[in-house]
Parts: sequence; C-alpha cells; structure tokens
Amino acid sequence: MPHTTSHIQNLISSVDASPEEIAYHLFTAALQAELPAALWRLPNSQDIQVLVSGERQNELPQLEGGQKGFAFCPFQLSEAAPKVFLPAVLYFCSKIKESLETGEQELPERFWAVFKKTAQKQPSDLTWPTHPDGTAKFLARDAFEKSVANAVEAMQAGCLEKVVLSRTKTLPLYEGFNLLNTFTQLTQLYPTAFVSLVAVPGLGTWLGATPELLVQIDKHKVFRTVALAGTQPLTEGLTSADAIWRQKEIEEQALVQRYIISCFKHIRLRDYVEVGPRTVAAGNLLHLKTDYSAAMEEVGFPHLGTQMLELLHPTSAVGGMPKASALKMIKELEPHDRRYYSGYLGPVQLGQETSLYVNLRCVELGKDTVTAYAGAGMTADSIPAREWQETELKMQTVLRLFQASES
Ligand SMILES: C=C(O[C@@H]1C=C(C(=O)O)C=C[C@H]1O)C(=O)O
Repeated sequence: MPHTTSHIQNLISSVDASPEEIAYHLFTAALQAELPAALWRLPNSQDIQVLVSGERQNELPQLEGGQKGFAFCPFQLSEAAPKVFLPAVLYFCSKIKESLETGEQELPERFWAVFKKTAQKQPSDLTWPTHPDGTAKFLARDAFEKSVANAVEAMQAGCLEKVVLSRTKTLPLYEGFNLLNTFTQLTQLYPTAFVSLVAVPGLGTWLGATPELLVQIDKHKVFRTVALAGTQPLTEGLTSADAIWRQKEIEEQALVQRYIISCFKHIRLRDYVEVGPRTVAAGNLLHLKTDYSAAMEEVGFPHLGTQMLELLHPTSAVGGMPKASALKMIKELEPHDRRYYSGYLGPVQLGQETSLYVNLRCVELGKDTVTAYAGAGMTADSIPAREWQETELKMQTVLRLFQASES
C-alpha cells in the first residue's frame, strides 16, 4: 500500500513516544533499512530534526530553489568522498509532531516495516554504514610536528601566509557504546553548536558538534556567514570577555575575514554588514568570530547563498592563504584523506531555512572504532608543539564522549 502523507502522519501519531523519540526511531529505522539519513539539532534550539532519503544525488541544487534536503559535502571532491545531496523524502522536526513532509518519492516498504518494529523496541545491536577504504591514516606526534615545522619554514620563506594542517586519532569503541545516546549527550554539552549525525551507505557515518557556520539563508532571505579562527583554551575562571589574543591569532582570523570580503568583492557586493571580531566560546575553546550578513533581495543578489557557497568553500579557516598553495601543501603533508572533515553539511530549505556548517569537531565511525579529525591554522609564527596541543583539544570536543569511563 502506498504511504500517503496522512497515512504516515497517522502511523507516527499512533506511536506512543515523545517527538524526540520519534525522530530517533525514524533515524534508527533508516539505518536498519540501509537508507541515507541525517539527524541534527540547530544551535540554540531544542528541536531534533531528522531526514530520511531514498537515494543520494551527487550535485547540490540551487540553495534558493525550492528543493528540500540535506547537503553533505567533502573538503575536496574525490571518488572516495563525492558531494552528497539527500533529497528529503521524509522530514520530521520534534517541535510539532505533525511537521512531516514527504517528497514526491516514497521510501521503500522495508523502511516502514522496520519503523513499526523499532518504535516498539529499540534494537540492541545497531549498525551504521562505514567507509569502504577503512580507517584514515594517522601521524604520530613527532611526524606531525615535523610537518608543521616544514610548513612554518615555507611560510617564513614567503611561499604562503597560512595553511591549516590536520591529523586524525582512532580509538576502539567501548563495550556498550550507544550512538544515539552519544548524539543526545552532544546536544546537551554544546547548546550553541550545530550537532549532527549523518549516515550514508557506502560513504560512512559522521557525528559532530561544529561551531562554524558557512552559509545560512533564513526565512527572511537574509544571507549569513562567519569568519571563525584563532584558538585558545577556555580556562577555569576565564570568560570570553577576559580573553587576550596574541598577534598570531589576530592575524590568522584577519586572513579569514579578508578572504570572505574578497569573495563579496568578486561578485561586486558592497552592501554587507560586518560585526566583530568578538570572542566566542565553543565547548572548552575560545575563538575569534566576525559575522557577515546581507538581505539578499534588498542588495539585488537573490542567489547570494549559492554564489557565496561556491566561492567560500574551502575558506582559509580550513584551507589557507593563498588557497591554491595551501591546498597543495595540505595534499603533500597530510597522509590521510580528509573525506568529509572540514567539508560542509546541513539542511537545505527545511523549516524555511538553509543552514550549512563547516564539518569540524567531528568523528567518523568505523564498525568498532571511532576516528576524530582536527586541524589548526599554521602561520610563520607557529610553534609545532602548541599546534599539536591545539588539535588535541579540538578532538576532545567529541572524543571525550568516547572514553568509557566518562559515559
Ligand atoms: C580546523 C579546525 O578549526 C578551525 C581552525 C581554527 C584555528 O586554526 O584556530 C579555529 C576554528 C576553525 O575555523 C578544526 O576544528 O579542526
């Protein structure tokens, strides 16, 4: 029997569960039915949102067109990490139990069969998709610091201004690890982050709590982006207002600002609003952030979101300056493929909004392992040991939930 919207709504309403639990059941059923799905919570919101798709597309639609879905894009395109757009076949937001939309397509019958079952009893042995190439390569501390020293030397010689070098760390999953509980814990720990869990058969499963917005188009057609860079630990007793920044971090963040402004200049947009830089907290870290916005219709750029997305990614917050030399250096010095780390992800035209975030403070799940990815911006003044420490702190944002003793 075809599942019409009203039939689906009846099915969901008949489940004796809170709206949040329904969102989790829908996500679980998608995993079990081996369908691509995303579960997320926007910054400063309580609502859990979920999308289930019947297929994955390799191109993003125009952000300003009417197509609803979830974007999941890599740092750099490759066969191992293609662009992904998941058209919304089913979308549910926990705010109102009825806010369910179905696309023109239908989910296969097996999805609803598992949904009926999982809604009664959560499976104890949930499995998720993993990447066919297995775990990403990793660098030991001395090798990473050597790469940083090489990069610093190149910058001192004037070859480039900034490069973001990243590394990975893999831990075994502890006995009794529960993916959805970990997602919930992330939403509680980081109320101002974009918290997401994305599972795409054939490409893998990613969980994260990112502080960095890349492109937003809100319901009033206001475009937003940010320049976020510069890092220091948030130490006890210190608030963002007390933070003192060194020249190195100020310059690093100024380079990201300059990059965003150069993108506005490229399309000849002058009427944007710039606020900042200000110090913001992201978990146990502080960053410098400048906000940019523009009312798209008023400034005569109705497709500003799509235009800027193309120009911005990858920004110098995750690549470097100049972009081409930085990307080349990353390729030479990083032994791993970043896949979806430092790419971008988020809802497109859902809940009247498009909100794409840079995929930072994230982990990729293996069958029984978890791999964290983190990077740090290097300049001519970088000290290798400090950069190692910075990436360690960034990884802890999510990895702290993967240590059995803490959960
Ligand atoms: C690259 C990361 O973060 C980015 C780099 C920062 C920096 O170099 O100080 C700060 C915030 C992010 O823009 C990461 O979290 O992996």
